[in-house]
Amino acid sequence: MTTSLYLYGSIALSAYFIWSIFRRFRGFAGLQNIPGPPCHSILTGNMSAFFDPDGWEFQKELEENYGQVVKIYGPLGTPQLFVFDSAALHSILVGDADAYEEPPAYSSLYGLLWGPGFFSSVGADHHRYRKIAMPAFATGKIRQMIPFFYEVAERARDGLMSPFLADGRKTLDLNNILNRTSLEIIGRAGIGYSFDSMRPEDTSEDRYAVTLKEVLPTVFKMALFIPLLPYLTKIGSSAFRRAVVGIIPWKTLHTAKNIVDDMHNAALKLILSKKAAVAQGQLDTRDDSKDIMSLLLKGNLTADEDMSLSDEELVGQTGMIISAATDTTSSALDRMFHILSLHPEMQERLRTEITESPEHMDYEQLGSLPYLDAFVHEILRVYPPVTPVMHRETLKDTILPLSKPLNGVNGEAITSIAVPKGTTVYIAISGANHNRNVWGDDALEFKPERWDHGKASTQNEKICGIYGNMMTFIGGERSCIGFQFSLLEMKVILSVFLRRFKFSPAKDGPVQWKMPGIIALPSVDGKVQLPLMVENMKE
Ligand code: HEM
Repeated sequence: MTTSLYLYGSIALSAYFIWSIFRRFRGFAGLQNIPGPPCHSILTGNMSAFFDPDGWEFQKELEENYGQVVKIYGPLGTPQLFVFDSAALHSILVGDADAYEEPPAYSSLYGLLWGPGFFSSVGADHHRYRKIAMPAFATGKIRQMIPFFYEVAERARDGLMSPFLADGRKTLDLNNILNRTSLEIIGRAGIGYSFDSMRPEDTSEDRYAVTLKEVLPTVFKMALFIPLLPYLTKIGSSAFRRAVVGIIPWKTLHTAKNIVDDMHNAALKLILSKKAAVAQGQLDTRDDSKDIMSLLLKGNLTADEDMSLSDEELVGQTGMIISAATDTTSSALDRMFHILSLHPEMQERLRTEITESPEHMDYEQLGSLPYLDAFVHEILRVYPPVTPVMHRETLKDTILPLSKPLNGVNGEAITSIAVPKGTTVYIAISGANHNRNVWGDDALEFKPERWDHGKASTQNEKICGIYGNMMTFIGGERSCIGFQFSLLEMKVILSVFLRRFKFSPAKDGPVQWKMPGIIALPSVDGKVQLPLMVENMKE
């Protein structure tokens, strides 16, 4: 009797499983006519090549060989779309944005790591987070943060670089220096906190800073389980799940739990002390009242009850803002100094422009240096730091419009694509930034000269990106809220460092760019680093 129950149960489960797969694939049949590379593996599709840390070639193949929408294969050969057609991107991010959402696996992951906030929310909640935070990121507020940027950049110059250049020149790891500088800037200007990351030796004992560095490496060790998170996080209560995690004999899982607890406690402590200061009216008179979190807290106090954020939500926002700000900006800065070290003529032109300008510039002055502005634009266009995993999932069947017909596999022109519910859609940031239909035939060339007052001379098609007609900070309701902060921060660091130091390639090398996760990073001999020869021009 028991055996038959097991047998019937297994047959029913298998039938359900096969039916689910069949139903899924029948839904995706309409995508078969979209051109793309062959499926590399029945189990992993094209995912190994797509997410390979050296996957640049595969991405380039997708950008160059098929069309502006490319079909690739996900796990178990499920069709997915890699999109850089400008009309299609507009539809995904703006026009038909309600039909697309952050995949549940990633919102669950971010929710577990940081709590409720931008990256773990969708729909009305996400809209609420954005509405409360927006005023703190307004141009008028960000321009007041420029003195913080100078203060930290100069401390990096005097603490992390000059002391090592007593003999005039030395090889320094710019990745380490720029990462610590970005962290301290978001600490000071973002949350009014010092991570203590400006000491000459990397001896920061700050628990918050140490924990932040451990987050992504720990998560990537558990990457295989990310797709299961939406299901696992629904089992029992949070206390029950924590108890289960406690008894599972897996060190990485325990490390992850400790990291999450440490980040949560540090952010909560900060929020509570700031809330107390705001309530006592102290914060307005203190210098750090200009930081994003203080502004957000003050906005929160006056917000309608249904809009205001709870302490847990403020904790979530804090972690997410720090993590969104640090590695992205330092990756872009890494790329800038690497490119400048390889192109002395660009470096010299930039230095001349900077040294002819005031040592401390305000918002208008920083925006008025034409070559600095053009260089920053072109780096962010050609080498976007976040790539290639910006993705969305369709919440319902929908139609993707195209700006230019695609040649279907059957040879017929495709003018729009019927995309079934549950399809993974990649926003191909670099594909859009390198698209010849937008940037002209020299799209792949690094040419700061193409920019004039924030406009590129060769473009003839519009992209819905929030900045410079590019996709680097994407566009629409989930676009980067901190792009102005980041642009000013980068310009200040470039001007402080270039005024004093000269950068050239080090003997160690060559520097290779990898994509170990969401963000591009420089690496030498398999280690994340950017060794550059730095010369102190003042000595
Ligand atoms: C070069 C530097 C940066 C790049 C390339 C960048 C890029 C991006 C991208 C592509 C997104 C969209 C993520 C998604 O849709 O899942 C995003 C979102 C976000 N970024 Fe940035 N970012 C940068 C710097 C910053 C800085 C400095 C801050 C804060 C001070 C920041 C705060 C955020 C936040 C809070 C979001 C979430 C917005 C939302 O969901 O509504 N970012 N960023």
